[in-house]
Amino acid sequence: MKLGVIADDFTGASDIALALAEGGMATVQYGGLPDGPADKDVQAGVIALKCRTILPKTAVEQTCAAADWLLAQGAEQIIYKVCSTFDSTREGNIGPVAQALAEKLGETAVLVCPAFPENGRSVYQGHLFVADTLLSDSGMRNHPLTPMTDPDLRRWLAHQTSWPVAHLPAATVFQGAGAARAALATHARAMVIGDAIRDEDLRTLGAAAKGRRLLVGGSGIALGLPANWDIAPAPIPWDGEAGPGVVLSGSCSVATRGQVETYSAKAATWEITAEAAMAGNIDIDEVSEWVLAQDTAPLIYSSADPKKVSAAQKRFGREESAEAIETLFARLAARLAEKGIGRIVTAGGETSGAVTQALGADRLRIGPRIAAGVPALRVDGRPLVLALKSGNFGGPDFFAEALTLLKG
Ligand SMILES: Nc1ncnc2c1ncn2[C@@H]1O[C@H](COP(=O)(O)OP(=O)(O)O)[C@@H](O)[C@H]1O
Ligand SMILES: O=C(O)[C@@H](O)C(=O)COP(=O)(O)O
Repeated sequence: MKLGVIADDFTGASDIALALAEGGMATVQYGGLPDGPADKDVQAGVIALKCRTILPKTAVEQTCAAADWLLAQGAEQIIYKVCSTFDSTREGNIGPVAQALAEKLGETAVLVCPAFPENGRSVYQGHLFVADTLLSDSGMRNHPLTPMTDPDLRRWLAHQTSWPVAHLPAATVFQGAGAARAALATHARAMVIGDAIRDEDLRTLGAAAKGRRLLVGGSGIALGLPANWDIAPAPIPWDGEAGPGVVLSGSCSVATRGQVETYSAKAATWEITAEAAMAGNIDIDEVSEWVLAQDTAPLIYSSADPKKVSAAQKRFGREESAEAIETLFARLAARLAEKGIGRIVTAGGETSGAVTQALGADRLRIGPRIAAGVPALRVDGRPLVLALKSGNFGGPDFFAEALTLLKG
């Protein structure tokens, strides 16, 4: 293994795994810490954790254990993959984890860059933009778990780490990899927010990071890395799965709610409310039978607008309502897989984590892209294929597109 990635959620893991696979690296996504060694042919190992919103201390323990495993497989460089919208709270978990990993790996300048231009995320003057708005003016200000209210990454990260936070400005990045490398080398101990507004800038940062032990970023940070090992882009082979499909959507993002609306015109739907999930009176057998009775892959969703989400959170608690809904999706997915569902599309990072864990999908082979940042995935050795869609990714018709591509 050359490159080791620790992703703070499962959709994020498949997002960066796609970038690396498209870059030509033999890439495998692991669901949690693997219990044995990696296959010899794996060049990039991506460990998906579900540690974005857990206690910082637990996130540090889990990521350090993941780093130990990746290093033991020979990884020369570690990436901590975070969300391209920098999803975190004032307490973490990006800062605490990045600091712990830097101290473990002996890194002095940790390049931090969540930019993902293809999906509209750019970093300029240390500020994160979503398309043409500042992060704090985007739908991310209403995120159920990590509302993002400050677009200045330097200020936000400084709340989360005792390390100094520095800035690698666009003016330097535009001068090329040599200038960016030299700028990084001036720091004896810093988290360095890198500006990047185009893929080209991310390739420059990737080249500048050659030989560094730790990087923190979105999937864009991976664009320039395969070339550091002289690996060139290659097509990704894919055999799909013809079995029945289902869409499980727990994301409340603007993009996902649009996708739910579009797909509702094409297939049967079942809404899970926070009230029903908390009351615990949803019968998994009944919902599974209903899914299997449909001719077109149906959609089960809890995706709701910010008003509904905030009312549920006030009534039941933020973590409690999230946990109840995630658990329901997880139990449902496990039951459906038992009953022969072959294609599962999930929307939402936390939701995808809960579902993938319940499916026991601990090794995923990376297929071709369905949309920017979302690959088709095959559960290794099983007749089951998945798409784990980040809340904000994909066009309006993503669900239908994903189900079609997963078929092969
Ligand atoms: N109707 C709802 N009310 C309250 N919380 C919800 C509702 N629907 C989903 N959630 C929770 O919101 C969180 C959404 O996060 P996630 O699945 O990561 O989506 P995203 O990718 O958009 O961040 C999950 O924990 C989910 O269980
Ligand atoms: O970087 C990204 O935006 C994604 O890979 C990602 O991590 C998204 O997380 P969710 O929105 O929670 O799915």
